[in-house]
Amino acid sequence: MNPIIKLKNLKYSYKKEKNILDISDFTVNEGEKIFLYGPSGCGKTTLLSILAGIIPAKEGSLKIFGTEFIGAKNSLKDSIRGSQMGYIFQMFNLIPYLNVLDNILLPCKLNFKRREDMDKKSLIIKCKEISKALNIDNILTKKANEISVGQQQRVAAARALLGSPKLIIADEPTSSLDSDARELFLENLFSQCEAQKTTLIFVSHDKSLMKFFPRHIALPDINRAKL
Ligand SMILES: Nc1ncnc2c1ncn2[C@@H]1O[C@H](COP(=O)(O)OP(=O)(O)OP(=O)(O)O)[C@@H](O)[C@H]1O
Repeated sequence: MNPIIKLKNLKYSYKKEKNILDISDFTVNEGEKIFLYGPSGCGKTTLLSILAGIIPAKEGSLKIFGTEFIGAKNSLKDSIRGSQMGYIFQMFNLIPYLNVLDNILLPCKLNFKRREDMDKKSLIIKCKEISKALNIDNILTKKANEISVGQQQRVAAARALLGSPKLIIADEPTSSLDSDARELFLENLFSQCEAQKTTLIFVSHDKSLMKFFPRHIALPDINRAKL
C-alpha cells in the first residue's frame, strides 16, 4: 500500500485556547475512496483545508505524497496542491465571467506540472472527454454565472479532475443536486477517478451516499478534540 496521506498527532486551533482538531493517526492509501462525515461544525472543512495545505497546522506531522506539510513553505504546498490535487469546494469557486471551458482549464493553465505532457490541443480534447462523462459538454461556451447550480457542481468536478491529479478532495460536492443527480454525479466521479487512479476524499452530510464508498470515516471518531 502506498500512503498518499499520513497524519500523526495533528492538532489545529483557530484560536489558541481550543483545539478544533486533535487526530493521533490517519492514513489514506493510493486509490482509496473515503466518505468523511460528521455533524456540522465538527471540523471537516478545516481538516480538508489542512490536507490541501490551504491552512497551516503547526503541531504534529502531515505527510502528503511523502512531503512533510507541517512547517513547509507555502510555495511548496501551493506547488504540490496545484500539480497533484483537485479540490471541489463547497461553494464551487468558479470564475463567473469565464466560460465553462476556461473554468475547467484554469488549474492546468496556472500550473504547468498539472498539464503533464499535454499541449493545448490535447488538454482541450481531454477536457471535452471529461465534460462529456459529466454531461456538461453542451454548455462549455456558457459563462459560469449563466448555468444552474447542479451544472456548476459538475463543472467544479471536471476542473478538479482535469490533469489527472493524484488526490481529489471534495467538500459537499453534491449538496445542490437532487438524489438521482447525486448518484449519477458520484458514478461519473468514480469512473473518472478509477480511469485516472485518483484517490478521493469526499465529505457529505448525505449518508445515503455512504454505501457507494468502500471506506467511511466519522470525523468525531478519530478526532480527540472536544467541540
Ligand atoms: N476561519 C475560522 N475562524 C475561526 N473559527 C472557525 C473558522 N472556520 C471554522 N471555524 C470553526 O471551526 C469549527 C469547525 O468548522 P468546519 O467548517 O471545519 O466544520 P464542518 O464540519 O466542515 O462544518 P459544516 O458541515 O457545517 O460545513 C466550527 O466550530 C467553526 O465555527
